Amino acid sequence: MTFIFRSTLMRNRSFWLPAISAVRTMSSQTGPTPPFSTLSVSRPVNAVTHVELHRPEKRNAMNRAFWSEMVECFNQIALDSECRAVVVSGAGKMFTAGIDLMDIASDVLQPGGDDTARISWNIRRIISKYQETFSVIEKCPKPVVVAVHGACIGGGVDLITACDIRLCTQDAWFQVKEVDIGLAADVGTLQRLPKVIGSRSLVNELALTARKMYSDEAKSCGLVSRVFPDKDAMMAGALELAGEIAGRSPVAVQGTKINLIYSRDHSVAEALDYMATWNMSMLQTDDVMKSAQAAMEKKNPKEVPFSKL
Ligand SMILES: CCC/C=C/C=C/C(=O)SCCNC(=O)CCNC(=O)[C@H](O)C(C)(C)COP(=O)(O)OP(=O)(O)OC[C@H]1O[C@@H](n2cnc3c(N)ncnc32)[C@H](O)[C@@H]1OP(=O)(O)O
Repeated sequence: MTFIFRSTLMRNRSFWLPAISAVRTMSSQTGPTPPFSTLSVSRPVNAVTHVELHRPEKRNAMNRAFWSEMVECFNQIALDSECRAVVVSGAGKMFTAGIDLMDIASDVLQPGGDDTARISWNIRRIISKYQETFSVIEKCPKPVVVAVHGACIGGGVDLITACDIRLCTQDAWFQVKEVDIGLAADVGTLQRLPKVIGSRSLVNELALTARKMYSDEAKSCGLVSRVFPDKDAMMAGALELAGEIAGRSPVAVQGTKINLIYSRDHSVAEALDYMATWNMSMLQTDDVMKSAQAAMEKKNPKEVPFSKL
């Protein structure tokens, strides 16, 4: 793992810090974490990685660097055996203003190529690359909790729909803004939002009109599972939740994420078949015996020392 974590002091503190004390160490006043220029990456408590979108002066607008840094970051997290859960949030006034409207012209809208076929091929390649920025979150086997405050616009909705658990503050609002900039949203919202929100009609309304959806409606339609009064409370809640996940068997947790996503995209019969194949090896883990013994002894699962995965 090559991240230079800010919170080196935290490493030697006890595994299960109360979330509220850890949240103070999450603030990234000092800027992005090298080699990244748009992300601050830290380890606020053991086994939990915090990824913060960090261009607060530009409202965390997603510039060219961001689109590749997210891929690099989540590919590293996927391989990091010290990390068992992830929290994503935004620095400054809001979660994100979506795609950087200054950069879009120099990348997506200038694909290169000397005839229609080649230009089209290049546009397709660019769109696929942008899609990977959020698909990488879904492909990462570690569960990702996203914490949204203030605005979550355009690409922000693409991002959060690829996460496993969504939390927000009372002042949060969500906007599928793409039609307002002449685009059909093409990096995940149209594909994932209908699987997150039960009402197809509501998804269509949001995507076709670009109207803002506020936190109360986001909660009632199931886009977020919890609403917090302010950002501090939300970050404490996000850390606590991530800590709960990180304390359990990584074999069980990662297998659960992978199979939940598989079952979303397949029939019940196919997903049961996949599950049986998955668990024919994973059930052989020591974690099952360790967890079962802890349950018999009425111990908290977080007290069980699981090997790294
Ligand atoms: C293949 C590609 C697929 C991806 C598609 C994605 C599509 C989308 O994301 S569509 C959504 C695009 N975003 C927007 O339309 C939002 C535009 N911004 C705003 O409406 C406001 O800035 C906002 C409500 C977010 C914040 O308002 P506030 O008053 O708090 O701040 P401002 O003074 O407006 O902005 C502060 C500085 O940030 C810069 N900025 C804000 N948003 C963007 C952006 N999207 N792209 C680039 N820069 C942005 C703004 O210019 C200010 O900069 P400066 O003047 O240098 O201080």
